[in-house]
Amino acid sequence: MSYSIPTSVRWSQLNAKQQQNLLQRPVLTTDTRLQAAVADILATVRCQGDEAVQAYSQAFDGMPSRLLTITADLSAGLNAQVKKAIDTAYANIRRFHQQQQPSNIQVETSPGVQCQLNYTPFESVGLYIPGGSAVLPSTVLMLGVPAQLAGCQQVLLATPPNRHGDVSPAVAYAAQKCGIQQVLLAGGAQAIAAFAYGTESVPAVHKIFGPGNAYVTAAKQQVSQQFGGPAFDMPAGPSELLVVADSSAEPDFIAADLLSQAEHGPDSQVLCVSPSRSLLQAVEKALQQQVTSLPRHDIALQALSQSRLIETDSLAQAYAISQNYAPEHLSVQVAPEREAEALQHLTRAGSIFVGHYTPESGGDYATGTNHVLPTYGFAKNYSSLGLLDFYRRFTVQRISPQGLAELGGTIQCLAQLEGLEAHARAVSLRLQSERFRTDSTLTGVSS
Ligand SMILES: NC(=O)c1ccc[n+]([C@@H]2O[C@H](COP(=O)([O-])OP(=O)(O)OC[C@H]3O[C@@H](n4cnc5c(N)ncnc54)[C@H](O)[C@@H]3O)[C@@H](O)[C@H]2O)c1
Ligand SMILES: N[C@H](CO)Cc1c[nH]c[nH+]1
Ligand SMILES: [Zn+2]
Repeated sequence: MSYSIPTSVRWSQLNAKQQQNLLQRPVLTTDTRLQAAVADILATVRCQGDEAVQAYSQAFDGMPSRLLTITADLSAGLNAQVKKAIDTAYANIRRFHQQQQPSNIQVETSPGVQCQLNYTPFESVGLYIPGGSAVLPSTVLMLGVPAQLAGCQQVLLATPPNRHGDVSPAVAYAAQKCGIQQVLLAGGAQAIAAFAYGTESVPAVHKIFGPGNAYVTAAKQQVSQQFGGPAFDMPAGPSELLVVADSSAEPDFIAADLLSQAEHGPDSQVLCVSPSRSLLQAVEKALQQQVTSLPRHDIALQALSQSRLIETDSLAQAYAISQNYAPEHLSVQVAPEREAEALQHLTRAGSIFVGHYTPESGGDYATGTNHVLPTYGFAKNYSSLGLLDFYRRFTVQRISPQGLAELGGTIQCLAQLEGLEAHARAVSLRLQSERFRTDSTLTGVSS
């Protein structure tokens, strides 16, 4: 089958329906057959535990799942250069996430009324590392570093087995750096089910993290909607990149970035939006030249066939399209003097890459930002992954006798307004109590 490189289309010449179609994502997790297949896998694992996880792994990945303890032997063969690259990426990701440490706050909202906001790490988390189409040790770092920094006690990793039926040495090395001790060699919805419900060998977790294909994303969404189910990070599926460019941009750089996300999977989608027709034509040509020499050109070409080059009337229109699409990755390739203004308009994206020397792959691996990002347009309502996602947040309050004497009237008034007399009495009973009289005399409250 032959796939085509996109040619540019003029946005203002399309009607509303055509514009909407142009920005449609190729794979949707709402597909009813996919949702039903995932529901079936989840229900079976819930009933049959390890046996079902093993059977699904055999069916989809050609071998039964197993739980492995991570030891230094697993990464023994890894060469020094790769270890050094993983070490550097680890250090940068750690540096950026370390600065995100939340601090508890305490506020006296009115005299004698103390309110706290406290953070505590999730005790048990499940990290999913995709493995169907590529082995991704970088994703181990993106999930493992914040879990380690937050101090989650039990961190379990799941990933499909590699070609040799094993965990890849680079994944094992990255996991070890993050202090992860166990890996479940299983992928897809069955791995998510094991995290959500627990099995004989896998403990259930409080929150599930990690990107994945449509099966993984649908499974995360379904288990989290079930009563008592775990939380999940975000819908993070097939990779996306939207480039906003003006005539100052370098077409070869843009094409290279577009291909970097197109090569992830046939369901990836990349877009370049620009008011410059000649730039778009040059990008198209550069895509044609560069794609053929890529080892994964088949995959990239499939992704390109559902990708877009869009000519706009102005940069402002390009910003509006980007805001509407809400891409996972957004690259801003405009003249340096326009960057600040562009960033004021561009707020709906998982992660933004600014400037001619900022390849998108920088954020995928080593700048320090997190590459686990919302896709499918969910950048409108979900955020990029950060350290805070690994914490549970709760509040604490304490009211002194003086505080209750002052705030009690407000509480009672609002309770009565809502017709909730028991709420009001919880205050009046205290204020009229012997204990209150004694305590307020001791603390000098005047009634
Ligand atoms: N958004 C992000 O932050 C981010 C980061 C890295 C990767 N990604 C994306 O994650 C995705 C990874 O997908 P992948 O497929 O390579 O790996 P994956 O690990 O997500 O999926 C592989 C698993 O899917 C299951 N599966 C395959 N076919 C199935 C079927 N017919 N029925 C039921 N289950 C089936 C198998 O169990 C297999 O183990 C890519 O689209 C990539 O672009 C996203
Ligand atoms: N671009 C991917 C997120 O969409 C992350 C990744 C991992 N390895 C390379 N890239
Ligand atoms: Zn990538």
